[in-house]
Amino acid sequence: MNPLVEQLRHRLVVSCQAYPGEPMRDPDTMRRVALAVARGGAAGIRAQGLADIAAIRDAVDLPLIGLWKDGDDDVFITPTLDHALAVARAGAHVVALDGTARPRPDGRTLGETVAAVKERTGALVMADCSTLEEGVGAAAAGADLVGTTLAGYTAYTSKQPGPDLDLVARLATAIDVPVVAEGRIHRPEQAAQALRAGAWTVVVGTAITHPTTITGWFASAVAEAR
Ligand SMILES: CC(=O)N[C@H](C=O)[C@@H](O)[C@H](O)[C@H](O)COP(=O)(O)O
Repeated sequence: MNPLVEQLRHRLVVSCQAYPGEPMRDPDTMRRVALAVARGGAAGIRAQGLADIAAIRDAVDLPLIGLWKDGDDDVFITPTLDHALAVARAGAHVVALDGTARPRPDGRTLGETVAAVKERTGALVMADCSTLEEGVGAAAAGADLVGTTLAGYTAYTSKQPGPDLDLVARLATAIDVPVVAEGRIHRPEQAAQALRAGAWTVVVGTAITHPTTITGWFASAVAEAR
């Protein structure tokens, strides 16, 4: 087992992302958010965009999963090999990329992409998947980590309110590659359930680092109680 992957075993990774046009969309802000979650016990950081990745890599001494969201097409998480190489060069220890079997904008297969990232950069690869079949395919393609990130975000999967713990469990049984539970983990007990379902690592984003959404949860509850 790679030592960096070992470091993440049964630990919490916090995704520090702000979306286009939002007030916190700024690399220095994300750097500070990453420093803050490190103090709280995060064992790793997931970050989006080359500038955020570079700023966080310099400031935070934790394993860093990087991605680059680009485009409005189906495949938007680190969609091409060039994106993946740039993410690695910006300082990510692990490159997170689309792990589905959908056509990629550069025409490369997932296997070709994973092999090229590993050969050319030495970074590890996390495949963001939405189904069991995709996870099995990503493991066969050489991914070092397989995530449930895209469950509920592809045209052929349905979005549950909470995390897809069933997919976590089925993946953990089916593949030898560590499974990352990611997506709609909104409460601490759901993170614990994900580990009990067989996850190697749990990634939480919105519920820790997206104040607009968290505020919306509270504002709705207050509005309903009025
Ligand atoms: C589908 C997609 O684009 N997911 C993204 C992947 O990096 C992020 O927008 C999510 O915040 C991240 O996966 C963590 O999930 P959650 O924020 O639900 O804890």
